[in-house]
Amino acid sequence: MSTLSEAYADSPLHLQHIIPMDFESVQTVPDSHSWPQITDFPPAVRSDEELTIPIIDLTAPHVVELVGDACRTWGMFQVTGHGVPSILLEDVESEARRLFELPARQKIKALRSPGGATGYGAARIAPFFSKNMWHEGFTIMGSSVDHARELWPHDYKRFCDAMDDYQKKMKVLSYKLWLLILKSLDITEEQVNWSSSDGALQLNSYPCCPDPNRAIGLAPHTDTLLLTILHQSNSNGLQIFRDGVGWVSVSPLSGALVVNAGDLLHIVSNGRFSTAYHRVMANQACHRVSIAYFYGPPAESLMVPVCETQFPLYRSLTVKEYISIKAKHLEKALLLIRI
Ligand SMILES: C=C1C[C@]23C[C@H]1CC[C@H]2[C@@]12CCC[C@@](C)(C(=O)O1)[C@H]2[C@@H]3C(=O)O
Ligand SMILES: O=C(O)CCC(=O)C(=O)O
Ligand SMILES: [Fe+2]
Repeated sequence: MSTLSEAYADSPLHLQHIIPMDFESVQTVPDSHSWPQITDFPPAVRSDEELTIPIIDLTAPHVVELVGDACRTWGMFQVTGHGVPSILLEDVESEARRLFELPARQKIKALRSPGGATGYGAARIAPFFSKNMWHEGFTIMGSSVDHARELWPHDYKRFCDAMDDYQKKMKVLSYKLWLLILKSLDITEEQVNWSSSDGALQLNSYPCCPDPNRAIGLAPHTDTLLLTILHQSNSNGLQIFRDGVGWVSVSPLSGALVVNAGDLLHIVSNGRFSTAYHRVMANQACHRVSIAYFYGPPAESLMVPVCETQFPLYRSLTVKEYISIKAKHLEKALLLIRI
């Protein structure tokens, strides 16, 4: 049986695409991080409905329909009534900040290895762009002890406990959301041929940027797995691309979590749900930290598009195979598996 982390190990990266810049040491945006032109739509006048992603209270009566509508039109929504204690959200965020505030030479000790999936480093999508992002991350799959020990040899427990607790809560919430999603697609749990799940936690850091118009926090991308739950705290920056409208900001809502559909959900729903194309803008005033949990089936699971009324749009393939196609082709991956 191979795990999610082994699926990523099959696509090794170069160190130049793993080691983030020492953001503390720069006062201007270097050429390596200077992007040609970052357009910030929408230029036209739009209604509030076109510019605000849906906010869904998970305890509301028609939650299945609301989730279905949001996934069809946006591929993204914010949830309240999710049951994750705010103290835990504050705790993971402050542990993440404690990590990113360490000096660069310290963080490098927990660097992701070229064939590895976990640890400190630049975003995995880095090799697809000629410029670097104003971002550093820390990826956790299961236990974070090995890497946390490299950062804090004697004081790693606080960090690990917060991450373990958060991953457990995210797993429960993801499953709850997954059941709502299945219902809204009219798919039974038996129709998808996997039962357990796998997940990853990504701590993202976007240091204050001296010239946010020339830099980008996280380049436009879609997430790979089924769904992502994001705690974005209270700083701006996240945007989603909506066809016919442009880049729409996802305003932080205190206590809410952002949920978005990933490529695997788009495949399993046979294109009925959109995978969210999103990015993060750089920010001059504050150091943005976000925590993303990626939820997916075990790496060996077979993804089969399910839809009674349409022919399959995509060929069936395992999670592992999709990850390896995406590692080579990024955005073109979905097109390459179209029937
Ligand atoms: C389980 C996942 C999901 C990953 C890869 C792996 C661990 C890190 C995740 C991210 C986090 C940052 C954006 C992204 C696009 C990236 O570069 O690394 C994500 C990616 C994906 O959704 O593809
Ligand atoms: O930091 C954010 O708001 C978004 C992060 C993100 O897109 C990701 O981790 O995949
Ligand atoms: Fe993302």
